[in-house]
Amino acid sequence: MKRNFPQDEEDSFMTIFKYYKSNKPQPSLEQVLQSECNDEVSMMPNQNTSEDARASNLGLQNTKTWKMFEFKRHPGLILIRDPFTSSGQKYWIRNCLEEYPRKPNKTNIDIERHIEDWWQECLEGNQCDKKLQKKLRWTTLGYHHNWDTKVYNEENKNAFPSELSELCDVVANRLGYRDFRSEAAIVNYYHMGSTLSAHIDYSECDLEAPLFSFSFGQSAIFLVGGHNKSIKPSAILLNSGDILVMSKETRLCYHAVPKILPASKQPWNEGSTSIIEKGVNFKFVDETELILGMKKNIEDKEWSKFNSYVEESRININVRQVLKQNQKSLLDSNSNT
Ligand SMILES: O=C(O)CCC(=O)C(=O)O
Ligand SMILES: [Fe+2]
Repeated sequence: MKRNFPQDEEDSFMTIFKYYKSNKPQPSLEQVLQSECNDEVSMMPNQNTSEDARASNLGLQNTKTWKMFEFKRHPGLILIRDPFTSSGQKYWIRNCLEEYPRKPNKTNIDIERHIEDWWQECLEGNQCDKKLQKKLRWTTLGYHHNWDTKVYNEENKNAFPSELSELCDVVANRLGYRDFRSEAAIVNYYHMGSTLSAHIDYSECDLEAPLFSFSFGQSAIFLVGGHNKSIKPSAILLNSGDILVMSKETRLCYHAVPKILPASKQPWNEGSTSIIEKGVNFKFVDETELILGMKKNIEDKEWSKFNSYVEESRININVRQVLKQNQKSLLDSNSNT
């Protein structure tokens, strides 16, 4: 049954959010942008692109073959449709579960209890602790996002994962951003029924730098609107492996996740495997460590536990540059310029 959107000029964003969040009745997906064959998007050209030799070892397909789209209604909003290989998706899913929630990184569970290694703790004993698994909602990396004040602090940061810096550097370079620096990330963990309400990410000093958002596991309806909530948002379906880039005008637009949807495919289990090459020049990551991490998944011995998690959940990695180009730290006087 088709429903019409109620007309609410005050907060169109909230109206659409509630529409897609609803379970009874279920929303129609008719207006959700799901395929590239529509006149709302323009395909970005691939010519004049040179191949990035780092891609394969990072679980990405050849950078020359990526399918990239820009949304006409949202200048600077770019979608790269699943540029990962299946072993690449497994590698990043595994990092989000096994590596990133580990101390000294911060998680939402910290206020309740100290857990040194959340993934290990979930697997202690004979049975997987599903309750503890579902408790994890976010992990922060690099400069830790302060959920109360929304202000980053020089004292509240840890090392940013070098492989994630490298991944973002490849994506940024592919889009022509040569100086992007990965300095803060939120990893969001969603289960069926989880939502993320409308917000703008404005805490970073450099708001000209793009924001990179990677989705894995189950799918999501992503809403993106304008600089205030009276602007009606567009709904986009994000699937496992998709990279959404919020840049230019769209960097400071309201966005939200009203619904998690069951994935129609499992691209992390189907498709090509990364070919591992030795002797590639990396900017941030140690080649031996990266190769070891990638090989673990190709050998496939321990994958089933991670697979059970992503069969029921969605993971989103949201990476930002915090400092301005000429700024060395938050204490640097250039922070006010
Ligand atoms: O889950 C997503 O796709 C968006 C997450 C987000 O907007 C955020 O972490 O700021
Ligand atoms: Fe956000």
